[in-house]
Amino acid sequence: MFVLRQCLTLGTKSSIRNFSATTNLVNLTINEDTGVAIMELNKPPVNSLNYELLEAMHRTLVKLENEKCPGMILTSSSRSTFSAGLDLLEMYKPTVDKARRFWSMLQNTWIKLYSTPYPTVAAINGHSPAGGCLLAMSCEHRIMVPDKMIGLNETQLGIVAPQWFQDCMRNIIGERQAEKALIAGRMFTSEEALKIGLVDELATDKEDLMQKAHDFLDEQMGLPPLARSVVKVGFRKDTLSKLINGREADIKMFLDNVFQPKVQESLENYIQMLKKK
Ligand SMILES: CCCCCCCC/C=C\C/C=C/C(=O)SCCNC(=O)CCNC(=O)[C@H](O)C(C)(C)COP(=O)(O)OP(=O)(O)OC[C@H]1O[C@@H](n2cnc3c(N)ncnc32)[C@H](O)[C@@H]1OP(=O)(O)O
Repeated sequence: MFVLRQCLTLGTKSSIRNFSATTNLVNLTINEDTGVAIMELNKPPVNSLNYELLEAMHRTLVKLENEKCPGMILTSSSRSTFSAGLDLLEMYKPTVDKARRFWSMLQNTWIKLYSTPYPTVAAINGHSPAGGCLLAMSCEHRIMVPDKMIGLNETQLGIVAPQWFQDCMRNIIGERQAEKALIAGRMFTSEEALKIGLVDELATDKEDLMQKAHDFLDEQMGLPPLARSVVKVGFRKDTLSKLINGREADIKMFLDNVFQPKVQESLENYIQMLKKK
């Protein structure tokens, strides 16, 4: 049984709900019996990842870790979209300070999500391009509803998926498939994503999606947690260390590229195209 309570301060595990009380961008629900957390992204219409949403996610992840969360499901409150990826408006004509702050928060959030000691599962209930795909790939297991799209489509936008986005994909689908997908900026249907291993399971609908996510966590939570987490972090440490030891260089790469006139032009055209749809 889910017990939901309003939380205005950083309280105890049983008092968490709408943990991001000031913004409400992340709905957090904790099952009082099992401790399983459902982190639902709630930035309509498409959960584009701006600074505020990333910061709310980061705070939630810190809290879950501090409270020894046994398992977490990442999903979305949108009916069409898991996450539309990075908020294009954060990258279009920003100030240097704003761009730096944004990228640094993206790094913080990814490092936390990718390295959780507890099991994580992405319940992908909608489209998941670019940064949305990164979030899904950062969980340990991915389950997706049919007839949606997922992938790192950056190339098609005239931008480049950063190295750690690329590494995440390579770690899941292997060198050859990742190279092909990244060069083309390919978006996969749910069914294609299952075929190449980008997602692990398909679900028939939202109810089935959540059931399958809970089944995955039940299985994982039956394993000795310390041994489980040591193996997980062992597998992920090279990818993590590359970014952790190169954070400043990665920010510099972002700043150097995002202000390029060609990149700004691509972003402008893409934003216009989305608005006209
Ligand atoms: C070594 C060189 C390295 C170079 C590095 C350079 C920098 C690279 C940096 C970062 C990598 C980038 C990562 C990203 O994540 S970029 C974002 C990519 N995202 C997308 O391509 C998705 C775009 N959106 C869509 O395709 C669709 O919106 C959808 C499929 C997700 C949902 O479709 P639908 O339900 O039909 O919704 P709408 O299209 O109608 O959109 C609603 C509304 O939302 C706005 N919107 C959509 N996506 C975004 C977004 N990512 N950011 C901001 N706003 C978004 C859309 O414009 C609509 O707005 P409205 O008209 O005002 O309502």
